[in-house]
Amino acid sequence: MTKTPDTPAPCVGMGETQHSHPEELLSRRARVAVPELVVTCECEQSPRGPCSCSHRNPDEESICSDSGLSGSPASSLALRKLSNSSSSGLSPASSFEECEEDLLGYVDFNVNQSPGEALTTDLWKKSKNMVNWSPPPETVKKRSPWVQVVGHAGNFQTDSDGRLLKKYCESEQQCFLQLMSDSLRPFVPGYYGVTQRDEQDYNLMDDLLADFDSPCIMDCKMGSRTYLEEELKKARECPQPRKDMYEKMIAVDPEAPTEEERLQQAVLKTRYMQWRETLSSTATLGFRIEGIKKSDGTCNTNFKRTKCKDEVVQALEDFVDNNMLILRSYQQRLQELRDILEKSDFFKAHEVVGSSLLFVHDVTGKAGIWMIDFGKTVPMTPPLTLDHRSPWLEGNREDGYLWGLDNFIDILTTMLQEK
Ligand SMILES: Nc1ncnc2c1ncn2[C@@H]1O[C@H](COP(=O)(O)OP(=O)(O)OP(=O)(O)O)[C@@H](O)[C@H]1O
Ligand SMILES: O=P(O)(O)O[C@@H]1[C@H](O)[C@H](O)[C@@H](OP(=O)(O)O)[C@H](OP(=O)(O)O)[C@H]1O
Repeated sequence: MTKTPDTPAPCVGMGETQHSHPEELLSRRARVAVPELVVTCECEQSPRGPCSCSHRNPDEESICSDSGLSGSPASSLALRKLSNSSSSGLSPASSFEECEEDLLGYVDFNVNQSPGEALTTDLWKKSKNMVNWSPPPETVKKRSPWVQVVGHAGNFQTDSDGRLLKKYCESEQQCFLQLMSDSLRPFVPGYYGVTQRDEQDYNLMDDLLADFDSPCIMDCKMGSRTYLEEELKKARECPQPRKDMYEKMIAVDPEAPTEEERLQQAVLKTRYMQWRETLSSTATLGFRIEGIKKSDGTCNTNFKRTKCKDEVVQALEDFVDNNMLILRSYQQRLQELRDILEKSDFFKAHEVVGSSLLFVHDVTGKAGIWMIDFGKTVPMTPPLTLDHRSPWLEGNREDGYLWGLDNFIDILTTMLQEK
């Protein structure tokens, strides 16, 4: 996919892949095909692969990005076609409506497994005793297909169980494991360990969209810095200018590269990330809108230049469709999040970079906000902690997360007062 700026694109909906691995059957909570239960499975988790934070081909583009496709309501049709047209990787099976065999041939399996519970042999035994249990029909809910708003293409898979598989990244796994017993637990997706599909390891987590009906989704990247101090160090020690980032840069602003970068037709990643920060509201407000997907299927990731407060306000108004009740829910949820963050042991002890807040609401008025993407969230060396508000000076590892959250809450509060 080639990105072209200034054009909204449809998000990609994604169904589940085939469930052929025994260990995967064990790691999924609910619907397991009855005939497959005769298989004597090992229930060990898959071997941990190397951290796949750098799994992405630099030339791969984001899913719902400024790809040049139309952002009109008709794009939801394109979205459906995309889902339907694929085989295992992009099957439409995440929608119950479209996968009747899931309803008929599957029974609820590890129904008692809770987020963070280890996938042990005991659990397998417990589960074996439950194979004859069938969910009452009224518990089966229709779900909208999962959609990815921004982020690395090809990073995610879904299962029919309201869960998401994200390509395995060790640091993200470590965060999830700690978050499951932190006060932040209500603000992150439930985590269920590592699973394997087609020889690829994945972190298994809740799909936060599962309980929404045609949700509106917004991804906001939090913090005043989007790259790790470690990345800066590496860039100095071993500079690796990137052509793909040069291309992305000139697509937005042909004047942005320096003379040297122009000659090389390449830029360092940290330079590109810094440029993105100052072009958007990251540097001035401590957060930026990455993408918005509306309930009509339209998706916009053209926020690279959304920088000043007024522009952010305009995008937020559009996102909530001027619904002040939704806006109020979001403001309250952010205030709750701030209260918890200020007390969280996990948060104090981690540099949180490149993490997003996922805003989700639907026509019923339900609204939620969760923290996602912990691929670049790294522990501080004890006893060092962060306050997440102090300005960043190289070496202090401050990320500006709470500063950004303060600004976000202030903006929502002002919007509510002015209505
Ligand atoms: N638990 C979740 N439930 C529902 N949707 C999710 C969840 N996690 C991620 N997403 C969707 O996937 C998108 C990308 O998520 P995430 O930021 O974790 O991916 P990434 O590839 O690591 O992104 P980045 O490019 O910022 O590193 C989000 O914008 C959101 O649309
Ligand atoms: O939004 P853009 O302009 O497309 O830029 C990408 C974005 O900043 C991602 O957060 C980053 O991944 P990480 O956060 O994981 O570093 C990615 O780096 P990458 O190409 O090295 O994956 C960038 O290309």
